[in-house]
Amino acid sequence: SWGYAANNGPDKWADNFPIANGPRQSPIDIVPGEASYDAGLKALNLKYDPSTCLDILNNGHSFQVTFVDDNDSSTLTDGPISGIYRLKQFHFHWGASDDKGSEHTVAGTKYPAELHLVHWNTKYASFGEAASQPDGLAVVGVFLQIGAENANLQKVLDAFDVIKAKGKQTSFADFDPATLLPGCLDYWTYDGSLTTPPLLESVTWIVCKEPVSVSAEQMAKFRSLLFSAEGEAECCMVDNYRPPQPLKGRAVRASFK
Ligand SMILES: NS(=O)(=O)c1ccc(NC(=O)NCCO)cc1
Ligand SMILES: [Zn+2]
Repeated sequence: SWGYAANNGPDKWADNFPIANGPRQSPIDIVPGEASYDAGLKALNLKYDPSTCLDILNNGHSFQVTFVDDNDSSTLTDGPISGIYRLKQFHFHWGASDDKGSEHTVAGTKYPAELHLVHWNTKYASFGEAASQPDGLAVVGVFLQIGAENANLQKVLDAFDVIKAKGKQTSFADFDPATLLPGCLDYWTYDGSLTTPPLLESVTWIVCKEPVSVSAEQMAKFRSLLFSAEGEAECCMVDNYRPPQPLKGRAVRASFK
């Protein structure tokens, strides 16, 4: 199945997922000078309840922290969206070295990693139903840049030893994903897609302008995870990012001047 290697990576995804060449694919290169400030954009309203945090999983493409989403305890409202979107999971994308790893880029600049907080529109019955709708999902993207150790992120990295291989999962409780957000929630927004197969064009992207810090040692911890399952030849989980896709006439709006 799909992956990030030469034989099954982003350049091959269109073979099984023709939407890979669609009109609203993600990620994109964000060019700040070409984004238009929209005074009508509201501030992001993120309200997360740590008690909805459920588990942490190595799914063979990334690791994800999954949340209970059968109520409105952890939600995204306002910003560029209307209605209530529930937090489903967060995960990351990163590189084999600090000079690459993010999916979105800013005027060509790649960050070493990118956090995605995945939310679904409660006007639909479930994540799966929402994921097939043009206004079904909202993903908040946060860039990571090399700097001071991130103590909040470390809580997530401390769980890695038990989820090293593909398919491993363990309970993960009382984590507040808001602690991973930057102080300033200025953002760019545009209509896009999932950045992994099935590449569904159902995502309102909300990319924060301000990065958060991660230490070089913490990046090494990300790179200690495996794409491979136990008993398979070990393959380090690195470079699990899709490169920027054609903008195809889309507008990128900025919530800030
Ligand atoms: N990288 S991304 O565009 O944020 C993304 C988010 C969710 C998915 N898929 C997903 O969440 N499937 C349901 C299992 O959690 C795939 C890609
Ligand atoms: Zn992602």
